[in-house]
Amino acid sequence: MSKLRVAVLGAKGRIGAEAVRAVEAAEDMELVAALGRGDKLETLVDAGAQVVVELTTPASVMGNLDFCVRHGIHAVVGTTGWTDERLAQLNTSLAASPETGVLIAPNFSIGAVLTMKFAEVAAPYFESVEVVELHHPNKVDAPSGTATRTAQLIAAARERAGSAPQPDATVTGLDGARGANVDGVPVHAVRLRGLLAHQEVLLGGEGETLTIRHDSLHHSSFMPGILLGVRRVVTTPGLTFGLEHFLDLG
Ligand SMILES: NC(=O)c1ccc[n+]([C@@H]2O[C@H](COP(=O)([O-])OP(=O)(O)OC[C@H]3O[C@@H](n4cnc5c(N)ncnc54)[C@H](O)[C@@H]3O)[C@@H](O)[C@H]2O)c1
Ligand SMILES: O=C(O)C1=N[C@H](C(=O)O)CCC1
Repeated sequence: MSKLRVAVLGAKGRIGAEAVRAVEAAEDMELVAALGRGDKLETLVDAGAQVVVELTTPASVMGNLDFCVRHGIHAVVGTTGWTDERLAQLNTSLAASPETGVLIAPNFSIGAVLTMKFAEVAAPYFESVEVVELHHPNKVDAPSGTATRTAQLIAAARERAGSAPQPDATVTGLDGARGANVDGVPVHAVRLRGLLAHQEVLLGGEGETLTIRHDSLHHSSFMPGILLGVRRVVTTPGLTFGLEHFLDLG
């Protein structure tokens, strides 16, 4: 069977460099390009890339995906910074290239995907839910894409269940002390040397709390998810948001 022809964008970055090694080590894949900032995107076409793994920056990702979709190259995207407007723009590009697939995963690690699922299930059963994400201090965006998605899933689950608004008597204090408000869920971002990527979902009810915590200790934690995404995206046209859809978690 022929190997999947894969390229990595952001190949010199923290996760991109790990992805280059993972693709090289995968028996069913061939690394055909490893591009960094300033390299020509036409190289992807010349190299015959079937799938691009996009691990750059929120400022670069839209331009890169526009190129890939216009050239019918599937994409597996880990880069953060997704808004409804950006997703709508990407869907418009995909409508003109209906056989192309794009997977955007806020987090490729199985533990983080399960954290999001568990939080979504638990959220309606507790009065209070807050998200704390903790990352290395070189991260450019806050809150993390994972925390934003987690809060959105929690908020949607609570809305579906008809949950009451969360109790919070705060009327005075410093700006930012209660975190960012994502669909009514407070999200707190810690940046600390020594950390990589961590998240806690804190749930509280009468006389009890539940804490769901996940820790990515090395960038290798994201690689099985990226490789799964590469294998699945070639037969999944259109936009898929979240690795859970390729894990059959719903
Ligand atoms: N989804 C996940 O599981 C996951 C996991 C880790 C990181 N991330 C995300 O991936 C992104 C990268 O994270 P990082 O820690 O590796 O950052 P990084 O700064 O170490 O790497 C980004 C790399 O992209 C390069 N780059 C920028 N613009 C480019 C362009 N137009 N073309 C090619 N390369 C370009 C930069 O020069 C840099 O080398 C961030 O958005 C981060 O949040 C996602
Ligand atoms: O290191 C990062 O940057 C990470 N970004 C993603 C996010 O913002 O959720 C995933 C975890 C690591």
